[in-house]
Amino acid sequence: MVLERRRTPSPKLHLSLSLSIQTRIFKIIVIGDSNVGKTCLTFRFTGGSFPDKTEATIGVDFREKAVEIEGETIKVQVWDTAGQERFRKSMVEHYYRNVHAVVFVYDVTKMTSFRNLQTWIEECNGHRVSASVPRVLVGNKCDLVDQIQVPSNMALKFADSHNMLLFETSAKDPRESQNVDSIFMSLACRLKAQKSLLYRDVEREDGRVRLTQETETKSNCPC
Ligand SMILES: Nc1nc2c(ncn2[C@@H]2O[C@H](COP(=O)(O)OP(=O)(O)OP(=O)(O)O)[C@@H](O)[C@H]2O)c(=O)[nH]1
Ligand SMILES: [Mg+2]
Repeated sequence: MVLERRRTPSPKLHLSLSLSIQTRIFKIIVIGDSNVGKTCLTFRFTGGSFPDKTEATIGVDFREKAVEIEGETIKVQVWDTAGQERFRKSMVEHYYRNVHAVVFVYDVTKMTSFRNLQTWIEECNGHRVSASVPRVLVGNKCDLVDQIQVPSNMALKFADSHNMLLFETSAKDPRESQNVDSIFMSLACRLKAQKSLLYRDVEREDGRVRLTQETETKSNCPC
């Protein structure tokens, strides 16, 4: 009787294979007043739906979505931050550390949330976020057409003066879901085209995840 001997990879080979797997992660933080819809926007992008119920975010909620850009799978890691001061103050340093892109959100039906953008931008600048880190402006809750307080031209002027793209959208309206996706996808495309982005080295040997700085080649992303 002949017994077939199956070849299984040695633990050593297995380890070196897993070490070679590197997934590029883009860290995008979402900032703005409480209640403007940051959680709903990030939920819409990563989960494809509008949450039935939300509560004020405490600290930060992480949501991740794998996207494919020009054949490369990239993880977009969205940091849904807390708008309320008492729920964010111990976390602020973590929000801005190694951030790749910033999404500033205001509520189109609430002028104060638009006026407060200046404070959010100052906080961001105060945490040594480089000028090369892309930033976009999002006016949310556009479905509430009868309650709009922030005119588009005012928002556009503000966005232009801060070198940001403006998206006016609604996390709630399913017809706007592509527009919500394009907020994050346009950033991911821009980031892919930049150099010096983070890679994640998955170190299974000791179970730790280490972030290292790498240099990336150019891309021809159409965004
Ligand atoms: N009509 C409408 N309501 C929205 C929209 N997005 C969010 N909301 C509502 O606005 C409220 C606040 O939404 P959240 O996403 O929790 O707000 P947030 O910015 O995360 O608030 P904090 O976590 O406290 O910073 C909730 O009642 C949502 O249902 C939208 O696009 N349209
Ligand atoms: Mg929230």
